[in-house]
Order: sequence, then structure tokens, then C-alpha cells
Amino acid sequence: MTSSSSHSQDTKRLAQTYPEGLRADALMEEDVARSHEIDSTWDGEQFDRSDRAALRRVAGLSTELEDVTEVEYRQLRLERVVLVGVWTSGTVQDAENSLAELAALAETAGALVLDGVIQRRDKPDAATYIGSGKAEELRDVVLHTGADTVICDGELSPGQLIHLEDVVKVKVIDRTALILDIFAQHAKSREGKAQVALAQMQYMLPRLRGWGQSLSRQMGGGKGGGLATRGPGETKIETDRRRIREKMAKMRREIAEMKTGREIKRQERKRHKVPSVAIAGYTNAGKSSLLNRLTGAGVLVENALFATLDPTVRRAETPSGRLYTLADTVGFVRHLPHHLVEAFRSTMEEVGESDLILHVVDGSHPVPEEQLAAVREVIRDVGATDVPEIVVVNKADMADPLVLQRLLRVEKRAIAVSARTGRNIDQLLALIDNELPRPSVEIEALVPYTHGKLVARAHDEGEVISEEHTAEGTLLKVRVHEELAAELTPYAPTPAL
Ligand SMILES: Nc1nc2c(ncn2[C@@H]2O[C@H](COP(=O)(O)OP(=O)(O)OP(=O)(O)O)[C@@H](O)[C@H]2O)c(=O)[nH]1
Ligand SMILES: [Mg+2]
Repeated sequence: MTSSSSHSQDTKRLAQTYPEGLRADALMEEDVARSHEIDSTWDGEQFDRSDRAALRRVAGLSTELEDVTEVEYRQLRLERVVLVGVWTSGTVQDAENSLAELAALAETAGALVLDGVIQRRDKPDAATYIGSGKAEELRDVVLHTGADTVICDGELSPGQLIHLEDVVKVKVIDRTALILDIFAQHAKSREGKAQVALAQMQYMLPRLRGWGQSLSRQMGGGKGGGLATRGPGETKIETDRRRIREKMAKMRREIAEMKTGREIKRQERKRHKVPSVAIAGYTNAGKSSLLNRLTGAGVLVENALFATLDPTVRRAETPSGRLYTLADTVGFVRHLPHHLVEAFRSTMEEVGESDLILHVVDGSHPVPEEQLAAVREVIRDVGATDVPEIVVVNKADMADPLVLQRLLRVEKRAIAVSARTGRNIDQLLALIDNELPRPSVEIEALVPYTHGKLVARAHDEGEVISEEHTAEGTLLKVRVHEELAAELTPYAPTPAL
């Protein structure tokens, strides 16, 4: 093989990384075409896993590129991977846990992890992330294992990505791109997809230069392009940038509109004074499983990270019969790329406005404290520190009892449960009942039988202290929220003379 032909192969390979953009674009077109009702509670597609795995043809961002089916693209991009981390601080165990998490993320994205290497350095190398000597060694690992992709455990600068690619001669992606890829595979709602697409474009924009160069090399120096939309004197890369910026602006507008729709729904829930509980926690902690356990709802549960990206809201009832809403949320992960925090702020806002947070943590993890801390950082970020929190230590069935003890000692309001076996779920339900805000007004009312609806609402939305069926109607002694109290007041029995 001559060096020039191997070079052109590499070039081609690099060019294939570009579908990041294709994908963002394709997702967007799809969104525009879709006309689902804007509804944050809509989760009708949580079940179609086969659909998610199925072949879907994605249209290109630029018509100059060959279309790549998603499956081909996936095989090209994330088939056989080698992981690389730079260990700058903490213990070797910390570094290994971090790489293990990266491996789990890579597998979630559909990759086969062949090997993982950690490099001890004071700080990542400015040029190649791991340093040029190590990069050569990494090249050997890549050759030896037959990997086609290297995934770095961090966020690399566009320059670092290019330099490292030049040495290892296969695609190099970073943790951010990996998380974005998983998000793109899993987002289901219109809003979720739009947010991911926007984050992908944002991530891609500054990185276009490197990939764009490879791209124009592949296309013969960009001479034969003849793209109709290209302005005078505009290079391919400039055209791409401009188009992406335009799309991003459009996308932001769309997201803002969707947000209004969700806001209205939320206000409605607020108005009805139904207390809301948000299930938050690290990815794969078992949030969706817990939601299922607590409500018997059929929400997708998968042993994969980020199985849930769209908020799912269910109605539930406390043991004492009070109604509340229970919302499943997207999982958190350490070092969540900043613009993803932004992109998913909307789901997290929901957490901030809830009356109670069930903070689920995986008790079978070696250091659940780290996950707790990472999630709390985000909770702080969205200003949700005032919301009461119950720490739900899940997977108690396979957790180390010592770890459970340790957690329960440190956390004030905590309970160890198993969503799988149902252990302690009753106690958790009682705890929720206890922690939900209590309706504030105590009132007596004699409700005529013609107004049975009011009685039913008192049961659902308030706490019935006593109930008596008299000749004139139902005599209620209840504790309810102000709005319902106002409706009951006309029926308050007149004091006996
Ligand atoms: N052993 C055991 N496994 C559990 C328990 N709860 C959940 N799991 C498993 O943990 C995995 C993740 O569960 P999910 O409910 O999807 O977790 P999640 O927090 O919603 O995850 P994301 O939506 O991906 O962030 C699944 O394989 C579950 O079967 C439990 O109590 N015990
Ligand atoms: Mg989930």
C-alpha cells in the first residue's frame, strides 16, 4: 500500500466523522415534519425499543456528501474502540472508576470496548492530550486490537483531536461527543430531540475546521463542489458554518415555543395544587424502575446509561389517598458537558419546581457518594436547593450492606430500597406521604349530594379527617388547599343559634 493511498483512506475515515452534523440535521428535519402535540407527559414511544434499534436513513446536511445510513455510520464510527484517560489527580481507583464509566457509556452507544489505557500526567498535553510518546504507544494498541476509534475521557480541544488523530490514524472522539451521541440515539420527544440536535451543532461548530479540511481534501480541494447555496467567495467550511448557525437560530426559536407549551401544562398542574415529586439521580441508578414500582407504569427500563431522556410524568396516590404527580427525569452524569447542562435545563427546571425530590442513587456502586455529589451539583446549578429531598438508595438487593449503612448514617432523610424486589417500597410510599406539603386550610362543609364532585376532589386533593352522610348531604371535615377551601366555604354549616 502506498503512502498516498493509505492517506486517502485516513482522509476518508476522518470525513466519515462528519455525520455528527448529518445526524443533527436529520433529526431536525424530522422534528419539523413531526406534528405531535406538544405535551411533556407524552411518552407513547417509550416502548418501541425495536424501533430505536432499527435502520433509519438519515438525510445529509450537505448534499455534497454521500448519504450514510445510520447503521453504516454507527459501524464506521463506534464499532471497535480503545479508551484513553488522563489521570491527573485522585487515586488510581478514581481513575479506573472514571474509565469504567466511560466504557459503560461507550457500550451504551453501541461500541465494543477492546482496551482502555490511563496515562498519568500533571495535566493533559496541550497538543495531543496524552503526550506524543504516549500517542505512539496508543497507536500500537490501536493497531494491535484493530480498533477503529479512540475515545478520550475528557473534553478535547479541536486541535487536540486533530493532532491525536494524526498520530493514531483512526478517529478520535471525546467524552462529550460520546454523550451527545447517546443523547441523540435516545431522545424521543420533539423537544428532547431538538435540544440534543442544538447541543450537537453547538459542539460541532468550533470543530468544523479540522473535519472540514479533511472533507474538502476528500472532495478534491473543494473545487468541484458547485454548491448552489454557496455565496460568492465563501469556502465550503464557511458555508457549513453559516448554515449551521442559521439552523441553530431556528432551532432555538422552536425550542422556546415548545417550552411555552410545557410551561402551560406545568402551570395547570400547579393551579390544581397537585403536589409534584421529581425522581432525579445519576444515570442508571434505577429511576425509571422506581417509577414503575411506585406507579405500576410501563416506562422503558434498560440496563444502559441514559435510557431516559424525556420527562415522563405520572399520577400517583399516597397510601392515605392523596394524589400527586411523579416525574421521571433524565439521568445525570459527572462532567456533563456544559452546553448539555444548558440543553437539558428544561427538564431540570421541572426538578427545581417540584415539591419533593426523590434522589435515587445506585447503592451497588462502589462509591455512591460520588454520584450523590455530582447530582447535587446540578441541583444547585438549577437553583433547586430549597426543594426537600429524600435519598433513595436503590438496588439494595445487590448492594454491599456496609455501603448501605454508611450512606444511611450520613444522609438524614434516606431509605434503602430495591425497585427490583420491592423491598421497602411501602416504607418509601409512606415517607413520600409524610414529606409532601400538607394542604393548609381546615374546613367543615355540608356538601349537598348534588355536588358529589366536590367530595371526590376533597378526597383526591386534600385530606379527609371525617366524613358523615346526613339527610342534607355529606358532612365533611377536611384539610384542603386554599382554592378548594374557597369552593367549599359556601357549604360551611352555619353555626347553631
Ligand atoms: N439489582 C437491581 N437492579 C436494578 C434495580 N433497579 C433498577 N435496576 C436495574 O438497573 C438498570 C437501570 O435501571 P433504570 O430504571 O433504567 O435506570 P435509570 O436511572 O432510569 O437510568 P437512565 O434513564 O438511563 O438514566 C436496569 O437494568 C434495571 O433493571 C434494583 O433495585 N436492583
Ligand atoms: Mg430512566
